[in-house]
Formats: sequence, structure tokens, C-alpha cells
Amino acid sequence: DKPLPNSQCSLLPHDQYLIRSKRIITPEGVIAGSVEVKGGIIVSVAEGGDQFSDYSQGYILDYGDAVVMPGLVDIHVHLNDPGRTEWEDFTTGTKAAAAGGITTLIDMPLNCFPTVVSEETFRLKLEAARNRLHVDVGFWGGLVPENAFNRSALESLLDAGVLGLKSFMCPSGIDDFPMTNATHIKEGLHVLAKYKRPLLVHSEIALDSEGSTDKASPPDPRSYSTYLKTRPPSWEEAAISELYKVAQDTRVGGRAEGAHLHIVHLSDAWKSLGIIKEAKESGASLSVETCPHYLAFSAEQIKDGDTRFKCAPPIRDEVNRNKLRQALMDGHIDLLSSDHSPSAPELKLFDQGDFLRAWGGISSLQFDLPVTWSYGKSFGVTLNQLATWWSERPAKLAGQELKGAISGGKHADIVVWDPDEEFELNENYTTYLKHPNISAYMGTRLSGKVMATFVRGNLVYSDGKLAPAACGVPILAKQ
Ligand SMILES: NC(=O)N[C@H]1NC(=O)NC1=O
Ligand SMILES: [Zn+2]
Ligand SMILES: [Zn+2]
Repeated sequence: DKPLPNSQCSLLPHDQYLIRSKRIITPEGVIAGSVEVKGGIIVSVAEGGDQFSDYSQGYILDYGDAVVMPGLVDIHVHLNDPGRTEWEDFTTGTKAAAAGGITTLIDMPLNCFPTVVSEETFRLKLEAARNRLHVDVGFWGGLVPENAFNRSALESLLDAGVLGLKSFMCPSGIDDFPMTNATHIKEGLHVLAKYKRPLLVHSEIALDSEGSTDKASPPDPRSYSTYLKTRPPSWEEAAISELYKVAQDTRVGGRAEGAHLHIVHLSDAWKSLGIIKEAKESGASLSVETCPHYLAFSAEQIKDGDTRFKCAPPIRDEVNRNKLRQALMDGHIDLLSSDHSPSAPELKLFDQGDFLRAWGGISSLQFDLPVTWSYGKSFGVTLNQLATWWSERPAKLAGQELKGAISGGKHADIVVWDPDEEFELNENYTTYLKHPNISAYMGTRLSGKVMATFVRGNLVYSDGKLAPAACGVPILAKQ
């Protein structure tokens, strides 16, 4: 049993050990057995336990019937560092991730300042992240009008190691991250094809909407329905129809073969979803995510002035929510992400409760797992589905073939949790997010408590404690 290179990285002073449990979630199904970890890698996964009854090579951690699952890979997180660290930063965000069983997160190129739209700005991002990551963190670069037609600028950003690009089809809310049109996106995909990396798109196009026109009786900005009317499903439909067309380039033999288009945070479960199904059938390389808040909440439940629930696209009515749940269960939605997009609490305008002027963004990162499980189990979500939507597919989208599953040869990125333990998410709950009070989940009762989190074999979180050192690494795309 070799000593660890840096004992501050892990709460477990062993390099080689066995994790035992009656419920290990593997790609082949749930098994009772053990996962053998050595040097940060899963060296074997075995059913039963007899062959290890005398495990003299290392240490044994027996978790009984707690669930041992691949750590979550949250591909859609805004940590706002550098530049808006009073909203969230690398330290708070990655501590929250570790405590929540998220072993890898991919940081978005906007809400930080400057935005990550060039090699130079990406270097600033990496500099800010240095020695401050408690889990592994990858980065999306930004596709904006300024770089979309500048192939060499995009190539240097991609050569520097961003895992793919992200763009908006509507105003992003951040001045130095302007929106792209279909032509910019087509060019971006063409460059990405060579790298075989994805483009993630915020898919709403701002059309004139009924909410903003009635001047005789101005709508009440404290009412959620006022906000909901300003961003109807037709905005998502309009964007996704455009994307259907540009995605044709990603087909075999197309101009952007090798690139992939990923639609982020789908809310509309009606026509948008239909177009996505058709695009997949057409042979386009396309996928879609939704977020726990669209599965958990409905417009009917959002109280006047409670701007914690403001996000874009908006949380829609209960019928839409149920249809979205069904689409997920039926396999039409590929994966889940948080779109963790916190702000300083002042920007949520809790005093006025003004839905039209408050910052749009849901804060949820630390609660990805218990939230998905608490709401998901009511509509039949299984443990294997959690691993597919939260680990296997997001790892694949981000090009991380060593992450996202409990199987031999992969990184030992593991969450151990108790699906049956319930807790009140209130001010007494230990939360590492910078501003827990802005989270839409605060005040709810959840089930599914994270007991331990391993990142490349380091026990970074256990039983309410974090490892002292920040030993997560920045993930750079391989050439
Ligand atoms: N800029 C930013 O983070 N916007 C996010 N917030 C939100 O609710 N939807 C988004 O795209
Ligand atoms: Zn977005
Ligand atoms: Zn986002």
C-alpha cells in the first residue's frame, strides 16, 4: 500500500483500495460486489465478494447497500470566474460539486469576464482556475460573431484545449457575449468538424411576443405568468427549426461531418421536441439536454415575486412538464445538466419581485443528484437511467472517454449515496454554493444524500467533510 503523492488531496490515505456495496451501478446493470481502485484508476469491477475476502493489497471501504454510481458529469455550469466571482467562483462552485457527487463539470464561456472567446481569454480562465478546483473541470469556448468567420482565431481557441463551443441565438444577458445567427453557427460547425468537437446552442430566437404589447393595462411584473408570456415556446421552435437546417451539414458526407450539435436546456416539450426527433431521424449528429428544474417545477407552482425560478427558456405549465418527463423516459432527451447560473442575490431583486428585470438563472449545482432523484422517482426514473443521463452521455459529449462509467480502465470518479435518506434543504444544511438562498430548491424536502465523492481515486468528500487541498485538474481537449 503506497502512500499517496499528496495526502491533502484525499480523505483516504490509500492509493489502492476496494469499494464494496450491494448496489454498484455499472453499464451492465446493478451488481453487488466491489470496485478495485489503484492509482486513481478503476482496475476491476467484480460481482460477489469471495475473491476479495482476503484483500491484502489494500484497504476495504464497505458501503453496505448504499448506491455506488459513476460521479456526475455536469456539462453546463456557469462559475463566473474570473470577473464575476461575487456570483460564484471556482472554489465555491467546485466545493459544491464535490459535496454533490459531481466529479467533473464543464464551465461555460460566459458570465465570467472576459468571456472565453479567444485563446488569450481562455488563458485567463485557466490562470483563474489554477489550484482552485476541487473536482475536474473542462471548458467550453464561445462562438460569437467576432470569431465565427475567423477560422484561425477559432482554431487557436480549440488548439488551446476547449472541449467544444457554445453560442446563443438570442441575447445572452452578457454584453461581451453577443448572439449568433444560423450563418455563424454553420461556420462554427465547419471548424469544429476537423476537431470532432460539439457546438452547444442556447436555442431561443426572440420573436415579438404578446406579453410586451398591451400598453393599456401593463402586466404585473411580480406575476410569473407575465414573464412566461414574454418567452413563448415559439421562441424555442424558431431556433430549433433553424438548427434543423444547419445540422444537415453534420450528416455523413456533409460539409461539417464530424461536428455535433447539442441543444442545451430544452423546455418546450411540444413542437421543438418534434423537430429534434426529425433532425435525428434525418441523420444529423444532434442531441438535446434538459435540466432538473424543467422536470421538477411547473409555472402553476411559482409564487408571485419568487424570482429564484426565473430562467430562460422559462419553466412552463404542468402539461408541458409532464410531457417533458415522458420524452425523457421515452429516450427522446439524451442527457441532463444543471445550467447552474447563479448571480449576486441583489440581482434577483427579491424586494421588488420583478420577474422582468431580475437575473435569469437557476442555482442548483450541489443538488443535481438529490433533485433529479427526488422528482424523478415519482415518474419512474431508475438508478441506471441516472447514470446514463448524468454520467455516461455527458462524458461522451465532452469527449471524456475515461470518465462517465464504473468499469475497468476508467478514472475512479465515483459517488456513493443513500437514495432513501431524506433531508430538509434549509439554512442549516451545509451548502458550499456562494449564495444558497437564491437556489430554487431551498426550502424543499429532498431524498438522496451524498455520502462520499471520489475524483480520480481521491476521496474529496466524505460524510460532510471536504479534502483540504483542491486537487481537481483542468481538462484540456486532446489534439
Ligand atoms: N447568461 C446566462 O447564464 N443565461 C442563462 N440563464 C438562464 O436562465 N438561461 C441561460 O441561458
Ligand atoms: Zn442558456
Ligand atoms: Zn447556461
